[in-house]
Amino acid sequence: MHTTHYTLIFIKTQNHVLLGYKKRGFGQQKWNGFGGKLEENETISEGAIRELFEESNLVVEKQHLHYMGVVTYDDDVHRRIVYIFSASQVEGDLKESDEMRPQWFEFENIPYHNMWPDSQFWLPLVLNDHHLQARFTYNDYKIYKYNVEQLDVIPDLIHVEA
Ligand SMILES: Nc1nc2c([nH]c(=O)n2[C@H]2C[C@H](O)[C@@H](COP(=O)(O)OP(=O)(O)OP(=O)(O)O)O2)c(=O)[nH]1
Repeated sequence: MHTTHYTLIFIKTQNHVLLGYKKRGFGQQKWNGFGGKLEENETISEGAIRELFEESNLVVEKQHLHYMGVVTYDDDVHRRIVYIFSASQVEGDLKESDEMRPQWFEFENIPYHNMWPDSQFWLPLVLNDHHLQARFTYNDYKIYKYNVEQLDVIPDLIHVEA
């Protein structure tokens, strides 16, 4: 099976989260965190920082990046491994990009109906600062089976990259 690695970051305050409306490409017309494919010459954290900047113009420093866990998506031919981050301290001016239109949402008003259908099962954990590990199998754009686990310990990435 072909495997691709992605990053996905959620910028948050105590009760608001920044999402982007994807204007083109994969997942278009959906709200999601900021992220994309990992490039060959970068670490996972570097990829998360780069994608956030490219899509929102915000800058997050590595020490303010929290690695929250991993979500794996399988379909018939493809495995996508998505490394999930959160951050509360960012710099720079938020800007719309060619790819994403950013908007802040209250935790109470997250547009789950207009996001990837798996988000509702694990994004609440991230917003509440819980670490997680999840796996979804998609069939014809619908969730066929899934498992979401809250982790009590910080998962491994930080140690690998330290
Ligand atoms: N919630 C959720 N997020 C997903 C799913 N699949 C998936 O790729 N993502 C995330 C991971 C990435 O952050 C983002 C997709 O990245 P992308 O295709 O825009 O990557 P990219 O910016 O490198 O793309 P490109 O330049 O090659 O067009 O969406 C999913 O099923 N659910």
